[in-house]
Amino acid sequence: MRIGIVTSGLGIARQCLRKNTSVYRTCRRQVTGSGSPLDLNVDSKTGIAVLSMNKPPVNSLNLEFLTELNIALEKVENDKQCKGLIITSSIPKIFSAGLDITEMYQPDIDRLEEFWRTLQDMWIKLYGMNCVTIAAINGHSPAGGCLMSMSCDYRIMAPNYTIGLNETQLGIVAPFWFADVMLNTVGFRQTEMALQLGTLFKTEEALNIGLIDKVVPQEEVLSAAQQEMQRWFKIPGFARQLSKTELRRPTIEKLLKKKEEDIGYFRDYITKDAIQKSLGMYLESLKNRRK
Ligand SMILES: CCCCCCCCCCCCC/C=C/C(=O)SCCNC(=O)CCNC(=O)[C@H](O)C(C)(C)COP(=O)(O)OP(=O)(O)OC[C@H]1O[C@@H](n2cnc3c(N)ncnc32)[C@H](O)[C@@H]1OP(=O)(O)O
Repeated sequence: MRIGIVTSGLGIARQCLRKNTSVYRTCRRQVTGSGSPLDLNVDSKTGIAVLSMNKPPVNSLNLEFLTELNIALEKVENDKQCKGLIITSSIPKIFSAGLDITEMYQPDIDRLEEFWRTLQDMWIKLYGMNCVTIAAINGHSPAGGCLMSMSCDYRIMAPNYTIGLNETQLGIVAPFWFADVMLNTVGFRQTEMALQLGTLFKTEEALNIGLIDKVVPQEEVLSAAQQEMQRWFKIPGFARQLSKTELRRPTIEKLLKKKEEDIGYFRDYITKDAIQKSLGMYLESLKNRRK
């Protein structure tokens, strides 16, 4: 049922994509509806789109949210006026808590597979975006949140938060394509340590290892991203795009070749009793944190 809604959403998105930017806002309303978990604003003067995640309490990535992200990314990529995309959060102190763990705990198998496919699609789109992408990381950014950040071209983060691929702390393994993106970002040594230890880096530590590119005060994260965008806009677009594509294509193609296999690995792995037990305990620990 929920997947049916998703499909109709994509249909609307395709209609929107055929239209020009003057009806863009109408399209946005149609696709996301009121109370949408995503706010997409395109400034036609600057050519910058700001995509703000607003799914309380923690912007966790479930099937529906990932689908909306896919639609938004597709809209931005197909909007000729849009030269840059900033991804940020409207939730105080949280960029994204990563994948919604409830999607993986005691799952319905069809939905689990659809969830993973939609995540793969979101990542393939984001990592391969032609326009400039900047993550304005104004809160914690573990696991899937870190993947989204690393998939952008540049990362600006506010102090006193954490970012990293902490999967092993949940008793699970980061998939090869998460690891590849980290490898491409911070190199082998940092990746092999961080992945095994499930390290969540504090903002300053993340800057030191090159996981993020800049630290600015919380209230300046978005304006710093807008400013940084201008530096990227000065470079001839085609040359910049081609440089990015050449560097990122092998990583994207690696997953494209193994998409279905990867879904199978994920399904078989996540449904193992031991993994279910770990996820259950982790969910419980999250709920007990505030007690
Ligand atoms: C042959 C070998 C093959 C191998 C094949 C491998 C295949 C692949 C395997 C699987 C790979 C999976 C990859 C997973 C990626 C992920 O992203 S997993 C998610 C990781 N995320 C986290 O660990 C973050 C957990 N959350 C937090 O640390 C904190 O919530 C926060 C983000 C720092 C915010 O803190 P705070 O503001 O204090 O809020 P809380 O009170 O903690 O949370 C509010 C409610 O939200 C719930 N919640 C938090 N995070 C999640 C989440 N990720 N998913 C679902 N729900 C979440 C939390 O439980 C609270 O709920 P309530 O108590 O009901 O209010």
